[in-house]
Amino acid sequence: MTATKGLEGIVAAKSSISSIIDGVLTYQGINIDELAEKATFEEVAYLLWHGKLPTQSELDGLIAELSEYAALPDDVIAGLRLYPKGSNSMAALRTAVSSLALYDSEANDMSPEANARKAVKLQAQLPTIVAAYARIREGKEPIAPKKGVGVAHNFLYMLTGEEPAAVAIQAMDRALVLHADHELNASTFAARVTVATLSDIYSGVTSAIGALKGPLHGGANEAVMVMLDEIGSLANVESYIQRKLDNKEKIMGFGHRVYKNGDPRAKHLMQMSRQLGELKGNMELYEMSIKIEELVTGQKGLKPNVDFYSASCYTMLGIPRDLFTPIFAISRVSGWSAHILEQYVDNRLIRPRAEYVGPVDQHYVPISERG
Ligand SMILES: CC(=O)SCCNC(=O)CCNC(=O)[C@H](O)C(C)(C)COP(=O)(O)OP(=O)(O)OC[C@H]1O[C@@H](n2cnc3c(N)ncnc32)[C@H](O)[C@@H]1OP(=O)(O)O
Ligand SMILES: O=C([O-])CC(=O)C(=O)O
Repeated sequence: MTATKGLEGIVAAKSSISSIIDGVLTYQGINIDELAEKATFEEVAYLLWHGKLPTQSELDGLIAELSEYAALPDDVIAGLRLYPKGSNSMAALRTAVSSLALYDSEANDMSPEANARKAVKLQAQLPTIVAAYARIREGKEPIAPKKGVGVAHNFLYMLTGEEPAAVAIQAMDRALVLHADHELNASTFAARVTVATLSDIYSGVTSAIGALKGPLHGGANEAVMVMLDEIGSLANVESYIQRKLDNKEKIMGFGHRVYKNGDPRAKHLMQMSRQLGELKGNMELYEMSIKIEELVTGQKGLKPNVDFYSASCYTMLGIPRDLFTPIFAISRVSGWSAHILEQYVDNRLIRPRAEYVGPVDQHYVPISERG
């Protein structure tokens, strides 16, 4: 038995939700470029869960259901108020999502109907948690969700308490579309491993949030913004990046396990970054990002991934950098839950083997004789 480090190239599940074939990403066979241009996030969530785009009445039904479930149980809000000041926002999200199960009377109902409903509930409640926690930690009151609007609109509204500009809603919605699913990425795999024991959907999504938090995965978008803040201005880009490359440090937001010729989502976020810069009349973050790409791609051949340009986009939307990864989760919960439902339909425990490389033929040594 020989282990493949990081399971690179191992095909570990059959799935009909999204595919990456020859560098092309599709959701249910529809190219991400088409979805990014034409679809709303709610249409995409429906597509991932049901395998087809919704009719108008199905879409209206989903938006109504999301509205119905978006408010949080009072005890979950009370819990958010108790978290220590300065808690990591992904740790807070992970804890709050885990606690949702305690207040859902059907949390352990494993019928397909209950599981499908819980997918919608989680999709509805994650944005409310992220926005509520962001306000509570600043000493502000959470804002109740708005009825009848999409996830992007509602999230921006609950975060700021103000009616968001159409352009901000559109940019956020597109970002959500682009992040919704991605085949067997680490957090989705974590979700599938968890529920393959026939554990509940809340456990699966809690595992996934834990996996997304890391800087090699979803946490990279926040790390990109930390880097942009450290660089500070266009004039400093070259020396900063060169120093990192010379020290063989990783540049966050670059490289990908599957895409070796570029992540198809990055170009959309790059365009959004440029447009948001033009709208704000401040192109510095966009220009810094372009310069970083030139240097990193030029010297290392590494291309930006989905996390790279999303950092400048979210900043230009006025979002604090430690909410970037929670926003990724707000979108990806659609994909996680679709994969969880798919796993339940044709389940088998996921339990690979390890290649043992430890000592052999050892014996128990009494504690008094141990050196
Ligand atoms: C939503 C997402 O999860 S997208 C990914 C988000 N993560 C990041 O942006 C973090 C930065 N990128 C990385 O760490 C990696 O590219 C990963 C984790 C995304 C993919 O990693 P892997 O396929 O395991 O590649 P691995 O980390 O083994 O790197 C292979 C080589 O490329 C180098 N490399 C990979 N990414 C980078 C990078 N961002 N900057 C500099 N060098 C890099 C590695 O140092 C390694 O070089 P070596 O062979 O000389 O040691
Ligand atoms: O697929 C991956 O390994 C990471 C990624 O891009 C994602 O989850 O969107």
